[in-house]
Amino acid sequence: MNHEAGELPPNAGKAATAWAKVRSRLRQEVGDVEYRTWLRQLTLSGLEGDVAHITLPTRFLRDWVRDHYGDRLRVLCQAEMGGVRRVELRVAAEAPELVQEAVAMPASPPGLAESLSPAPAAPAAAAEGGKNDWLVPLDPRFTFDSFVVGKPNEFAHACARRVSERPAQAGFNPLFLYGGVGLGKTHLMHSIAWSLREREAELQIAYMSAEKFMYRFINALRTQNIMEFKTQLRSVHVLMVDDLQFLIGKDNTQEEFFHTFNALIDAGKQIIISADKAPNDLSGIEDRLRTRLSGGIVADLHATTYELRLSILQAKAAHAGVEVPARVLELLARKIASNVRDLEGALNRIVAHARLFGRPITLESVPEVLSDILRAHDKRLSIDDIQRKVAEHYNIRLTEMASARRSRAVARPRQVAMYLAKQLTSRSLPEIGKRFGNRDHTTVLHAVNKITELMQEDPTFAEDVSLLRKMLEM
Ligand SMILES: Nc1ncnc2c1ncn2[C@@H]1O[C@H](COP(=O)(O)OP(=O)(O)OP(=O)(O)O)[C@@H](O)[C@H]1O
Repeated sequence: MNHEAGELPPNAGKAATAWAKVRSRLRQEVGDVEYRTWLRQLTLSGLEGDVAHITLPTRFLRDWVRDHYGDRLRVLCQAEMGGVRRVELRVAAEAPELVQEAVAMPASPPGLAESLSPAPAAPAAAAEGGKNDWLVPLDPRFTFDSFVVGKPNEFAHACARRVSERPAQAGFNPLFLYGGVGLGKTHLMHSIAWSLREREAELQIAYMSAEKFMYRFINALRTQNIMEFKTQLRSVHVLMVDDLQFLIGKDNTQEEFFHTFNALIDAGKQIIISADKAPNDLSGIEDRLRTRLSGGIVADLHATTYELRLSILQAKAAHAGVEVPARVLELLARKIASNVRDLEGALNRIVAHARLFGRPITLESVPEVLSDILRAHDKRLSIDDIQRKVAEHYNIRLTEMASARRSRAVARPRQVAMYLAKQLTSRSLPEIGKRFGNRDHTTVLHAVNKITELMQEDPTFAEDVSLLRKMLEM
């Protein structure tokens, strides 16, 4: 026989019976919940030689079934449908030439397989896990598209991408993301969820904070609905629990979480966890749970660098459609180094302020608008900072600050730096002189007087120096 895959001949009763047996054995092996979730939409669509063609409604489901049930499916088809040696999984809408992903079968004696008919049509709806209306809704802003990748987060990002493309793969389950406050853990988790959902709308994804997990658990105990709680949770395909450190010291909740965790991993579901520390550093979490948490992949979100902060600001400003001068973004990236949430907050405030008062965003307006934020991030100004900023401003080398060269192009900026060092630090004249190539304190004094005088005479110069001072003070 030689049918087009997907077309079945009319006399297909025998094969239909064999296929029904395959399905029934699969159901027995994996259990009802898992079967309903992943396997009931399998349809035998045709036979070609020794190949059974099995159709699934989406590419996502096809990949999942291939990765998690491919071997079992092959063995069962071989056992129940003599003559079938390979199974090919295809997506319903794909053309036959797109059939890929053959699941290789060991040779078996040739025999039957003249004709097959489709199994009874599977219901269109996928999982019947129940409506998980108690789950936290996903934040539409947190997608892979809006996540800016840089050195500090590239590994975590790559792991998250990988899990979103091939969930529940060995080595990547669980995915444990950790890092300090506001560095993008939640953003990455939501991105995975959006991405999975985009490819498989029916997927049951549970995202919740560890606190919510505990709250639900305690509530279920109180109202004697613990079985429902367990069933509901274990029916999901992907479980994401944010801020796991919340379970520290909560022994009963940890116990329940441990069992849920094991049940889901054993059933081939993906688990994604976030916490503020690596599993091994989570003291107050039971050893056996900690071991399981480290059993997949552990990825760290490091503190941001200046470059990453600047890229994030540029992306956010562009997304908001506002014109923010580069110098303002640079200033924020330099000053607000703690975390991305604060950085975003500062940018939002500047933008809101400008819109509210219909004024353009300028370097001068920033200190006023952000005075409280900047004060909180303030650090003591050093002579190094001043030299670097002044050298950058006048476009000279930093080494010129300590060099013996006297040409105006370098001597004037050096004097400005000395002047600012005197104004903005508590260093004495000799101390300042020492940091400018071991110059005498009278040289520093001369510089201070000279700059003061020039500022009185030349308003443009005065403005320039004031601006530098403002930037340093921010
Ligand atoms: N790389 C990034 N690109 C774009 N936005 C980011 C990035 N990292 C963090 N953010 C943004 O910073 C804010 C804080 O991130 P998020 O809530 O994911 O942090 P978190 O690590 O989960 O913090 P917490 O420990 O407080 O739960 C969010 O608005 C998020 O969109």
